Amino acid sequence: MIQATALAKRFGQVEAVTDVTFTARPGRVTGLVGPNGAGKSTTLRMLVDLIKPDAGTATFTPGQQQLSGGAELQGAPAGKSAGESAGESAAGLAAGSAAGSVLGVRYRELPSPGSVVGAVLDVALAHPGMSGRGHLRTIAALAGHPGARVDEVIAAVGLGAYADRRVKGYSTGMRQRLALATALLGDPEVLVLDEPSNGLDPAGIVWLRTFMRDFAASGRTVLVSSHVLTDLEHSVDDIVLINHGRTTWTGTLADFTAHGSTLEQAFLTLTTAEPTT
Ligand SMILES: Nc1ncnc2c1ncn2[C@@H]1O[C@H](COP(=O)(O)OP(=O)(O)OP(=O)(O)O)[C@@H](O)[C@H]1O
Repeated sequence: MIQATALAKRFGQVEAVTDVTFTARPGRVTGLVGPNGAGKSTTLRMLVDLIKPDAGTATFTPGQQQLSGGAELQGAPAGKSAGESAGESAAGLAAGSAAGSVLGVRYRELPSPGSVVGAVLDVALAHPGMSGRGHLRTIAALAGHPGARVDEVIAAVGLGAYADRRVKGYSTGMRQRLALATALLGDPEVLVLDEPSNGLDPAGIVWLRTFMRDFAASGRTVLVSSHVLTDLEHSVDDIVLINHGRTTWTGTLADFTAHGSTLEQAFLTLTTAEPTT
């Protein structure tokens, strides 16, 4: 689970994010939508500590196996799924367990962040002279992931035909797939994707949609931003709407589209309406 609470970030005179609060749940694909400059990318970067928030917190609730030292969760609510009953920070573990609650962990406090959260926030930054496979092998070795993961992620993102080509010859869509493969190396429970359909052809977009749905269907969490609303219409369960740096609407896709005859119409209606959250 991802929990963002009252996140805020200012760049000089620009208030990029003023108050963003939402939850992205396991087993669901959550779409982060909003007009250009609304604060989506800044929010996603704050989740994974690429940008330090001025205020607020962002936490992840990892699965039990991801906790340091295999610590047993005591007092987690009964009858919850693995994702729902997941972990706490080392410090929060004892306190949270005593209280019978489940606490999230900030990205930097995760024992093995890459095994909990995979993030694609830009197309792959890889050495142009290296092959996709070479890039993945290097990252896997640096991060301590098993070498066998490289072939698995190449297959998972459909990069097989290009894996041994130099990255400098990759199209944008191939780079997107390489970035996703890199994020998957740690076999994460959570995927954070910023505009992942950029550069993908129609077949690639359908493939990405299926990939996200399958990832969520396995009980994991997907948070995806996009301004291409028609892409999200067939891939997300929940919507988080950000406007002028604030969350102005959160809920299910069905409830969101009830605000208009189409997703686009609902978006236009809600981005000009007064905030409801
Ligand atoms: N490093 C930065 N320095 C200064 N201003 C920034 C920086 N990063 C973002 N901003 C500003 O913060 C605001 C939010 O930007 P952000 O990229 O988060 O929006 P976005 O919703 O992702 O937009 P888009 O849909 O156009 O990608 C914008 O006004 C942007 O110009």
